[in-house]
Amino acid sequence: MSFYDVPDGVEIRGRYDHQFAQILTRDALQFVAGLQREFQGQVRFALECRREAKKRYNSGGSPGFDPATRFIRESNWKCATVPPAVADRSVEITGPVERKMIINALNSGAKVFMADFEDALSPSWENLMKGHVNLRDAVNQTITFHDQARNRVYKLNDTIAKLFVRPRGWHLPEAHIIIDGEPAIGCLVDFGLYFYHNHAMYRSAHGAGFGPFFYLPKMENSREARIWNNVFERAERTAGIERGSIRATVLIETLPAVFQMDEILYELRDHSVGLNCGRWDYIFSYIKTFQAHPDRLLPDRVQVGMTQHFMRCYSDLLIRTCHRRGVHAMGGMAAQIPIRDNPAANEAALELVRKDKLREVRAGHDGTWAAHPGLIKPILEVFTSNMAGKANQIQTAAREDADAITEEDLVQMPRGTRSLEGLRLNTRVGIQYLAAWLTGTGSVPLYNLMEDAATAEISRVQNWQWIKYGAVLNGDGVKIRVTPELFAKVVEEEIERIKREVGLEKFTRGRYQEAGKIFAKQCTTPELDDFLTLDAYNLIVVHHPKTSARL
Ligand SMILES: CC(=O)SCCNC(=O)CCNC(=O)[C@H](O)C(C)(C)COP(=O)(O)OP(=O)(O)OC[C@H]1O[C@@H](n2cnc3c(N)ncnc32)[C@H](O)[C@@H]1OP(=O)(O)O
Ligand SMILES: O=CC(=O)O
Ligand SMILES: [Mg+2]
Repeated sequence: MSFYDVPDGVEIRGRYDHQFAQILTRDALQFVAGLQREFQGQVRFALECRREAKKRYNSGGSPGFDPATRFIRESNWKCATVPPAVADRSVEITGPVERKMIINALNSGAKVFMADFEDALSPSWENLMKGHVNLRDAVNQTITFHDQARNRVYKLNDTIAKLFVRPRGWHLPEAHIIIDGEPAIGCLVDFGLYFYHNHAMYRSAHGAGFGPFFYLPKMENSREARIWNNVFERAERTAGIERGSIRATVLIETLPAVFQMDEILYELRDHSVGLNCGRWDYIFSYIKTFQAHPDRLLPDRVQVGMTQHFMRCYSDLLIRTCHRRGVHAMGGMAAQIPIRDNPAANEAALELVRKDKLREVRAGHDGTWAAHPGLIKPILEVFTSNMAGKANQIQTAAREDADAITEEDLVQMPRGTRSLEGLRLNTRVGIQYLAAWLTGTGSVPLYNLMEDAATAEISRVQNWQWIKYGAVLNGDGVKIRVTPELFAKVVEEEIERIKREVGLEKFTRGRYQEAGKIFAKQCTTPELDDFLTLDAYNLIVVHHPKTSARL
């Protein structure tokens, strides 16, 4: 039996694999342990501050601009100049760190590929470690994949997208790596292992002296961005590379963070390449932030789109903030994906995507996200034909008008109706997503839409909110009040429907029943869980105690 060669204080409880051992080297683990030792106090404090903020919102408060940081919002400062390698980010494809998808994404014609350890990945040991092997091979441009069933070999084209990596959020532990007796901080493992193995090759072969590049998810306050900035500076010092080499785009995808955009950019001003509208987590966060406000029961999930006042203001203010500070204002993800077997439905889906992207580019966004290679060409067309031949709109779309956006605009309730079909769809999608996540898949096509952890979270918290406050469903013509009994019946019926749709064999093989139980529990628990994936994480942890001994 083989063992990982670990430094003092580090224990690996995940399966041994000789390929994983090339990632989990003593030096790389020492680097990760160093990050954890230096920053765990700051991370704990930041998470404690989140809990304090939650108490304020749960006692009737609402997030708003911080008077103490007015000077940051009002003074004139700029972020560091955008590295030339990533000036054009008109279309970015995203996807999990899965081998074939990485090759397809890098070859897709998109300007950037965001390789995801977060919303699109189920963070099992196997997925995470294979993901690091895949990323190392991608950066080294040696990555290949043999699809046995189709006898097709995948390899990189001569021109590929620029790689950004999205580590997990601050809240997620990595239970297979123990540092000084504590589970490692998930995002420091993702960042640390990727940075350690790839910074030199990335800067020389891809970033023209800059990089690696990152996306940073789910932050709620600029103090969390400050920790990332400190992490980057430590990494740069350790690697002996210039300060400001590492660059990151922060997702504004929590309601509190929309009031902190200047402050977040300020903390990361030497390491920033902009902000991104993470619209799905943002909707999830709106519901979560106002979980104790029964006057804020949202309409059906499908009605909470980017044209709702609070969403439009969020995106406009993000553009204004980024351009004032000299960095990219990235748009978000349209959920539609190509529909292979129905040309009319496919065209209708594409049209929705085009419309969404046209709205983004006209508003002043510098680029946007695509979930699927089949969407790159149409999205690229929309962006390039509306950006006057420029790589971005940083200098040309100031959006000073957005200075008039108020706190009230940013929290305004979305308009619409609630329906029994909305409750059913949330339930059907939530259960199927969770069943996929438990079996190792973090992004799935469901009813011709992309579903990932962020969209599943909306389903969960919306159901919770409706059940908790007995929401009246008024969208079907008749008024029905949501009760735990009605929801229990919906769960039962939707599980039967899923069984019919996926077929008995797949249903029996999958973890649908278990997912149904977890999802139902999460929707009816008296206190809302902060994250679905945090609660469910223990179910995908697989410890290998026999391989955890040190050399
Ligand atoms: C809220 C947020 O955080 S958004 C960001 C996180 N979410 C994501 O990144 C989702 C990314 N997208 C996906 O995972 C997938 O597109 C899905 C799950 C939505 C749909 O997947 P599928 O149904 O398997 O797609 P489909 O069968 O049409 O795939 C066709 C081909 O495109 C490839 N493909 C599909 N999506 C992607 C992608 N995002 N990146 C690279 N390749 C992709 C498939 O691998 C397949 O390749 P092949 O023909 O060589 O076998
Ligand atoms: O990460 C993106 C989102 O929409 O959530
Ligand atoms: Mg997200």
